[in-house]
Amino acid sequence: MRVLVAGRTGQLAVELLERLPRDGHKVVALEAPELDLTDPESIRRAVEQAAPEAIINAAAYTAVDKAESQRDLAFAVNAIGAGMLAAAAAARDLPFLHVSTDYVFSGDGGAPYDEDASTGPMGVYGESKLAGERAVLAANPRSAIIRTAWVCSPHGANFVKTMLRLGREREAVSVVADQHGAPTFAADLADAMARMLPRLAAAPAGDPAFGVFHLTGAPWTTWHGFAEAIFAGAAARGHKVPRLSAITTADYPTPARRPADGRLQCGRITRIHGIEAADWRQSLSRCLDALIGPQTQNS
Ligand SMILES: NC(=O)C1=CN([C@@H]2O[C@H](COP(=O)(O)OP(=O)(O)OC[C@H]3O[C@@H](n4cnc5c(N)ncnc54)[C@H](OP(=O)(O)O)[C@@H]3O)[C@@H](O)[C@H]2O)C=CC1
Ligand SMILES: Cc1cn([C@H]2C[C@H](O)[C@@H](COP(=O)(O)OP(=O)(O)O[C@H]3O[C@@H](C)C(=O)[C@@H](O)[C@H]3O)O2)c(=O)[nH]c1=O
Ligand SMILES: [Mg+2]
Repeated sequence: MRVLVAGRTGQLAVELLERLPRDGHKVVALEAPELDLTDPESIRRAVEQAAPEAIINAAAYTAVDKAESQRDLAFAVNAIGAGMLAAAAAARDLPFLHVSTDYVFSGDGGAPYDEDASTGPMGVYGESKLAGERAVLAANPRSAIIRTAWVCSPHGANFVKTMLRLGREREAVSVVADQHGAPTFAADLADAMARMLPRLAAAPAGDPAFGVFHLTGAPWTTWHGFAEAIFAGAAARGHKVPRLSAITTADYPTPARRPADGRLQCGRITRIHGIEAADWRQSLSRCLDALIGPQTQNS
């Protein structure tokens, strides 16, 4: 299938470019200026020239703290831009695969969120992504939206790379242990999308293949638990690692508030698309192999 991917150098886009062709798909991946989500004319032109059979939106404004002071830009990309791209897909009756976030939730629920749980974002990024979900669903009835979380990969900016950098620079690192969720590796997310595409391409509007799905890695942890696993993996690959301490959100003030419990229940994507959450510890190991090299000791 010929797939247009919005985004080219982001974490997810890079993995889609690498993985979709393995399933026989042809990928055209474009980002600004060729495909700028804030420029309707560039969207029109990119879709016309690529003439795809499906469109995936892997482009987004993802700077959570900066979004607090760049509300207009966050909404232009994540809400209005996503909606315009979904509409361009709808105009050609193409399926649209979009990505959203655990940050659409407040994190106050006290239990993992299922796909129908009430949203209530704590910050501008989450608000803009929630507005994007609504814009996409309104613009194109053949849309599937995957809410995921804590995305990491060997490319781009992410928590794994931040921890490895801090580990090199400092003797000690402190990470919040009271925010719960689950890491998701971009490669696993790209594989899930590859698996969904044929069904989405064949399904008519109204089919259960469309709608909102949750997909993160498993098992659930905290940012501190994730940092522990990252440093254990780095140590097993012969790297010097810092002392890691557990702190609370109150000890680590940030411009944006983040959900205390953003765990996502991932049942629907298993029931409808046969996709199971991947074990993020194995994906982390592959990511560290790519970033550092293979393991030299048992961890
Ligand atoms: N990263 C995470 O932890 C999580 C991400 N998500 C969602 O997953 C999806 C993929 O995220 P991820 O790959 O990590 O994101 P990245 O930040 O790695 O990549 C986003 C890409 O979008 C591009 N982009 C930004 N603005 C525009 C624009 N106006 N037009 C076209 N392209 C633009 C960026 O380009 P440039 O670098 O030039 O700005 C970048 O290449 C997004 O929808 C995100 O919201 C969900 C949960 C967690
Ligand atoms: C760097 C660092 C962060 N933290 C905390 C801050 C925050 O609560 C948590 C994660 O920090 P980050 O800023 O790396 O992560 P953040 O940018 O909040 O990551 C989010 O990105 C967006 C795009 C999403 O959609 C979310 O799912 C999520 O992945 O760890 C520490 O406690 N110590 C540290 O040294
Ligand atoms: Mg960040």
